[in-house]
Amino acid sequence: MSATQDHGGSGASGRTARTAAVIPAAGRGVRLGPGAPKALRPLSGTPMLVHAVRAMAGSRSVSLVVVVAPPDGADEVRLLLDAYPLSGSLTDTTEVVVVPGGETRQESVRKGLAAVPETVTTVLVHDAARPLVPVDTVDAVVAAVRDGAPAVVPALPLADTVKEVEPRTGERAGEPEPVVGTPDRALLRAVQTPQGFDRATLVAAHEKIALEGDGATDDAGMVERLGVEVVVVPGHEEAFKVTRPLDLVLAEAVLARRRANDGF
Ligand SMILES: Nc1ccn([C@@H]2O[C@H](COP(=O)(O)OP(=O)(O)OP(=O)(O)O)[C@@H](O)[C@H]2O)c(=O)n1
Ligand SMILES: C[C@](O)(CO)[C@H](O)COP(=O)(O)O
Repeated sequence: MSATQDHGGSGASGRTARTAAVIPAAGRGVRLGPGAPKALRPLSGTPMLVHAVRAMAGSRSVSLVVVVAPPDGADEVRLLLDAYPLSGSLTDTTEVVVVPGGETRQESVRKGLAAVPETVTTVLVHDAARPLVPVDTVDAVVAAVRDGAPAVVPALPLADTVKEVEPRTGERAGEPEPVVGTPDRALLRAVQTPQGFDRATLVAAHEKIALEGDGATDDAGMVERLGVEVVVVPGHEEAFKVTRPLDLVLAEAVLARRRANDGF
């Protein structure tokens, strides 16, 4: 099922430019441990997905949010989103659409992208699992796309040294893995979301990768395979991905810090 929620205004028409955000939220969250699908789990009493939708709608540029729900969970997600205000603003006019997702993140994004009208020129793809991305990071990505970059990723330098290893498989699984290299850390970046794209570029990238039967762990990686340049803008430490149980502790701490700061 797909449905539209217009939060108190004239839909997408209230915003000047056509930017849409696709939020893949169809994952199970296996690495987080047993429980509800990750996007529906609460952070300070509010589902992670709602935080992520608010983060996108908080950008004045974003007029449409497409939420990609678990394949059989679109109705439940629609009801959930309807139960939470999008933001504190009565003038908010962001449109929120819910569509069912697929078996992989890539398939979920492709299905979300299919719900983005052709009038949209800039598309953000943002993990529901990165609920706390600040609006300034979202705006910086949108601005870089509008300035002419076909693909933009927010990213941070690495804090750890990275080793390339030879994985042990089969009968040798579990044995220590030999190190085969140490890439120059200064040349590496840890990539976050929202990733921003010229719409036609992102559509072409997903079509190519689906045709070739390949996989990619992020959307910018698909665009790279088209031979199109991807550029990096500064990411933010609060845009981390909630992946493992300790990340929930960090997310609650970030929200507590925001509440404390708001109190001043
Ligand atoms: N079939 C899938 C798989 C993932 N995602 C989404 O892609 C984002 C990033 O994925 P990840 O953090 O890996 O989430 P999960 O796949 O849920 O995590 P895990 O691998 O631990 O199960 C998440 O917002 C997740 O909901 C999706 O929409 N559809
Ligand atoms: C898109 C992403 O968040 C960029 O860092 C990441 O690649 C998603 O990976 P996951 O394994 O699906 O969480």
